[in-house]
Amino acid sequence: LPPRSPAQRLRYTTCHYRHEQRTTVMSPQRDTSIRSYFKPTGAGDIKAKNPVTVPEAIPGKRTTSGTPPPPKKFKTTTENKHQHLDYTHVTSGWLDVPGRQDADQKSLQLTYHKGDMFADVPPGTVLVHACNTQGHWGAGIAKAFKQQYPKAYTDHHNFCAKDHTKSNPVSTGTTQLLAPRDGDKQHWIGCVFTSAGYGKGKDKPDQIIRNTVNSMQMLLELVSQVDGEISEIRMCKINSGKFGVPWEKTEAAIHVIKLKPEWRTKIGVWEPEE
Ligand SMILES: Nc1ncnc2c1ncn2[C@@H]1O[C@H](COP(=O)(O)OP(=O)(O)OC[C@H]2O[C@H](OP(=O)(O)O)[C@H](O)[C@@H]2O)[C@@H](O)[C@H]1O
Repeated sequence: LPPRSPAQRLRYTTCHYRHEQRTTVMSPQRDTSIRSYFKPTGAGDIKAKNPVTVPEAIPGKRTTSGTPPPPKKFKTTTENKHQHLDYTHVTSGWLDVPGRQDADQKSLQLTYHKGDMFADVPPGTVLVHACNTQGHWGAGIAKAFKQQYPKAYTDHHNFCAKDHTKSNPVSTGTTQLLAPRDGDKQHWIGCVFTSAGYGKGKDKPDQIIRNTVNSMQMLLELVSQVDGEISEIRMCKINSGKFGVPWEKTEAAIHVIKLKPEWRTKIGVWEPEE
């Protein structure tokens, strides 16, 4: 019922104001540049599996200035919201664009950054590194991935060494896109399989380059399937360390890739400070 007396009107206005304020104060925490990042596609399902806990304001508690206390941070449970993606998630003919004109197709824009790839990673970032198909993240930046994302590593290893075998290995030139599994970080990991072996058994540089082109295309295709969840793509100078291929060769090969309209157009390349 609409408020009738002045006292009722005042109470109504105050409650309404508090409600409005609570809503508007809390939402900006998620309303960042990656606006659609947490937006569930099937709200019902996501809500059932991943309840979002919105803290209640403590009644009557106010700061000395008379303003309501700042809201607590959102606590979300988003683990296992997405499945990992790999070569089985692309359809046949996924690279064909009907009637495409190569001249119209853009190339990837690489932006360069100095520093640690793992520093200040925004939620929804895809972190990309080159992998062998044996499922070992045993050295170089892969070892750092293993330390920082142990659950992702376990799933990657199982994919390479249990779902596949030595006689039926994962194919090079493909990609595994690992969905977030480690804590609240919400970081995806792009594993581009640019070499079958590692150490002394790594593939020859030309083969690694050919695999890189194919893997990067699959990475972009898989990312496009979860695009609303992704804020940015970061990669290290893949292949240039343990795999021994000069970055300039990989860079040139990546530039040759023609982008499909639904693919991301930018990737940040990170290299450590000297
Ligand atoms: N925090 C950081 N931020 C940004 N950039 C960072 C960084 N830390 C290192 N880098 C740079 O990251 C580039 C790649 O260098 P990496 O040697 O790691 O990788 P890669 O792509 O040549 O080779 C892959 C195989 O190497 C492995 O070891 P194994 O073969 O098993 O022995 C794996 O398991 C794979 O299979 C180099 O430019 C490093 O300066």
